[in-house]
Amino acid sequence: MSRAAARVPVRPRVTVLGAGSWGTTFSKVLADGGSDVTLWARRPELAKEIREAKRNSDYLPGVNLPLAITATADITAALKDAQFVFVSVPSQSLRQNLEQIREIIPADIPVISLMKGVEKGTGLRMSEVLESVLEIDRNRIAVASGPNLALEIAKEQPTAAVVSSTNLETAEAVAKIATNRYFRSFVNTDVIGTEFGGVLKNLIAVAIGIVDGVGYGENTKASIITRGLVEMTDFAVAYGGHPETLSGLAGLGDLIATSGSSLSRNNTAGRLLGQGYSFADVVKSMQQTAEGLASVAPVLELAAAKGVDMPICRQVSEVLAGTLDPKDIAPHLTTDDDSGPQGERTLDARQDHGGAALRRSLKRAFDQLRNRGRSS
Ligand SMILES: NC(=O)c1ccc[n+]([C@@H]2O[C@H](COP(=O)([O-])OP(=O)(O)OC[C@H]3O[C@@H](n4cnc5c(N)ncnc54)[C@H](O)[C@@H]3O)[C@@H](O)[C@H]2O)c1
Ligand SMILES: O=P(O)(O)OC[C@H](O)CO
Repeated sequence: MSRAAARVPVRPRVTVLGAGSWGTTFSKVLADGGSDVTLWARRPELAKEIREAKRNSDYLPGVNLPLAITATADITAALKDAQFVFVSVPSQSLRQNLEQIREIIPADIPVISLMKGVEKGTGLRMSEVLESVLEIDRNRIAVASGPNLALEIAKEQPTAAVVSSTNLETAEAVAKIATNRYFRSFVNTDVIGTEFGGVLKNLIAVAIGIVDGVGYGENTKASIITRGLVEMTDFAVAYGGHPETLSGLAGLGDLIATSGSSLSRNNTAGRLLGQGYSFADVVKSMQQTAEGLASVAPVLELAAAKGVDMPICRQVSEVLAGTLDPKDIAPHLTTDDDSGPQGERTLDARQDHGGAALRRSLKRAFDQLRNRGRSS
């Protein structure tokens, strides 16, 4: 996409697929930013409520939606004439949803993932599923992530996000339309770090919920958040993400929001587990998508493939499997293994290791030059 193509139409026509809490809230963000939005809902009665009453009372009670949003349950009609397509369905159903639209999605327009999960079975990130099923150039794909609890944004509380694409112009075009008086989108080109930040913070938020449900206090939670960020960063860096992305909105920012809020479905699911409910009971009681529950297994498989140790995520999976008592989770969470005291590896330490490595290689080069000078 050329620089000129990054310019966006004055009143873009945008389609959002998925009328759950996030798809509906993001439609409001886009409409309040000046777009005309068509929202696709699976259920015709929900599409009718959004279209006629400008409400989505199941997912966003008490929120009035802008007039610039319309809705339909007809996916072909929803995609007709779209200039941008945003996708916000549960991660595990993305492939099946995309298969319906592969032939009808307009060519050459940006496609943006709003989702925070990894596909079970393939371990693919959502942008990778978009790329492989739709068979589109990755420069057309973007992801949006950050500390974005839907209901707070729907109530117009000031919030920031990050839009990432391998193509900066695509990210900029998307960020431009996803910005309004209460929502600000920044950009980056680290899609891997941005997506994994959103996936991994869900797992850490489940852990926080578990210890909350058990009745542990702030020290435990702060320990998990801090060690959790190290796990998130190790994992993302092993897959090619940039450590600084994990210190930003899509990493630390989202981790704080999700771990601290009772609005978070991942945090809520964890709390129920910590209170002694079984995984099956928790899944049954959740009305909305808690992505962390489905992402634990593929994340641990990906971690094992790169030799990344993720003690917090591993223990979340043991609680889900019923093989670890939730009250036993915290002592393990704060130790990486039982081989004795270890240095606290933080992001700064990682950066310092980078600096130390650079200093060592400069010294080596300098020594070689000096020794060569002596031997001649
Ligand atoms: N809710 C938030 O605060 C929030 C914020 C940022 C990102 N996200 C991410 O957005 C994505 C969507 O989350 P959400 O909160 O809108 O979820 P949700 O459960 O509120 O809504 C999911 C929507 O997808 C639709 N859907 C389409 N195909 C489906 C299928 N086969 N099975 C089930 N549902 C199907 C549902 O009908 C529903 O409208 C998730 O990946 C989530 O992590 C959510
Ligand atoms: O409700 P959760 O746990 O899915 O979290 C929602 C968003 O991802 C927060 O940024």
